[in-house]
Amino acid sequence: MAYDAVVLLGFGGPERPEDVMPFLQNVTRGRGVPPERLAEVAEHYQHFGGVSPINQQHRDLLAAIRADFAANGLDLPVYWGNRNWHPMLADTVTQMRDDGVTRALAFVTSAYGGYSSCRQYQEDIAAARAAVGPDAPVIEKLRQFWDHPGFVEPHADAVRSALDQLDPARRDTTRLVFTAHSVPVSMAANAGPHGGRYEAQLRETARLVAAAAAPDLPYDLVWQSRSGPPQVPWLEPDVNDHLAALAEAGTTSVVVSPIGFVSDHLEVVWDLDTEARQTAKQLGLDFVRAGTPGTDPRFVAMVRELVAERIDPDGARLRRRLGELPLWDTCPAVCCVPARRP
Ligand SMILES: CC1=C(CCC(=O)O)c2cc3nc(cc4[nH]c(cc5[nH]c(cc1n2)c(C)c5CCC(=O)O)c(CCC(=O)O)c4C)C(CCC(=O)O)=C3C
Ligand SMILES: [Fe+2]
Repeated sequence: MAYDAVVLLGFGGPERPEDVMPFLQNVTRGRGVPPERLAEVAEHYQHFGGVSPINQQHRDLLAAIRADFAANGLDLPVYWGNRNWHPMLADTVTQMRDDGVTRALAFVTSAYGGYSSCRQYQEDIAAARAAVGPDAPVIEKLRQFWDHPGFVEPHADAVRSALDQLDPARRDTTRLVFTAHSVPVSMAANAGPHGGRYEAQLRETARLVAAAAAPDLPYDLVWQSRSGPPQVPWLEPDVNDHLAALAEAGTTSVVVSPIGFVSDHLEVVWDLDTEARQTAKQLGLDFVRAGTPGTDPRFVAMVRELVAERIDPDGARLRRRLGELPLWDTCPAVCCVPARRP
C-alpha cells in the first residue's frame, strides 16, 4: 500500500484568552459537562494567560518528526491538524487534498485505546474527510503505542531523574504514582473490542515504566482531571485523594509520572504541577513530577518506526514492543463505541 503523507493529529489548545471559551465549547459539545466545571477549567487556562502549552508542543513535535524523517530518508510530507482548536483537522485535510495527497497515515498524540484516546480521533478523521468531500485523502490511524520502547523508555528515564531529586535516605518510604486522564466508568468499560482496554494498557505501561526505572519501589496507577457531572461515576481514586491516603499510610516521598500523556500540556502543568503539588505540600509529602516524552528523540523516532512497520508488506517483523496485550493496526468497528449518554 502506498502512502503519500503523514498527519500529526493532536488535541489542540487555546493560544489567546479569547480562544479559551470557544475551545472549551468545542471540547465539551454534546458531552454533558456542567457549566460550573467549564468555568473552573477556563480559570485554569486564564491562569496561564489563556495559552495552553499544547499547540507549541505539537509544533515542536511536528518539526522534530520532519527532521527525523529527513535524516532517515523517509520522504513523506508531514501535516498537523487538531481535534479541538486551530489548525483544525478539516482545514489540514483540505490543504492535503489541494496538495494532491491521496492516502495518508495519522499519528495521534495518545498512546492508548478507548473512546477519547482512540475512537474519537478516528471520528475526527471521518468528520474532516466528510467536510472536505469525495476527493479527500484516505487517512489511516497508526497503531496504539502504549508499550513501544520509544514511549516507555523516555517515561522511565524521566522517572529516574525525578527520583534523583528526592532524598535517597527516604527511599524506603518513596512511591511511584502513575497518572492518566480519568474517564467515565462506562467509557472505560467499553474501551477496546472486549472492554477495559484503556485501563489494561495503562496498567501495562505503569508496570513497564516502573520495572525499567525503579523495580524496588512500589507503584500505583491513579487518575487525574476528572470532568463531567458529579452524579456520573468516573475512574477513581483521584491523584489528590490518593496522595492523602499514601501520606496517612507512612509514605514520605512521591514521584508522580503522567504516563497517560505525551507532553506537559495544561492537564499536567495545572492538575499535577499546581494542584497535586499543593496537595502534597499540605500533606508534608516530598513531591517530584516526572516529565513526558515531548520531543525525546526516541519518541520522535517511534513515529517513523510506526510508519515503517505499516508501509512494510511484512510489517509485523519490524514491530518493537515490550508488553503482551493484543495489538492490531486497524481497530474493529465495534470497539470503544461511545457510552450512551443520559
Ligand atoms: C482520555 C483523555 C485524554 C488522553 C488522551 C488524549 O490526549 O487525547 C484527554 C486529554 C486531554 N484533555 C484535555 C483537555 C480537556 N479535557 C476535557 C474533558 C474530557 N477529557 C476526557 C478524556 C481525556 N482527555 C473526557 C472523557 C472529558 C469529558 C468530556 C468528554 O466526554 O470528552 C476538557 C473539558 C473541561 C473539563 O476538564 O471538564 C478539557 C479542557 C487536553 C488538553 C490540555 C491542554 O489544553 O493543554 C488533553 C491533551
Ligand atoms: Fe481531556
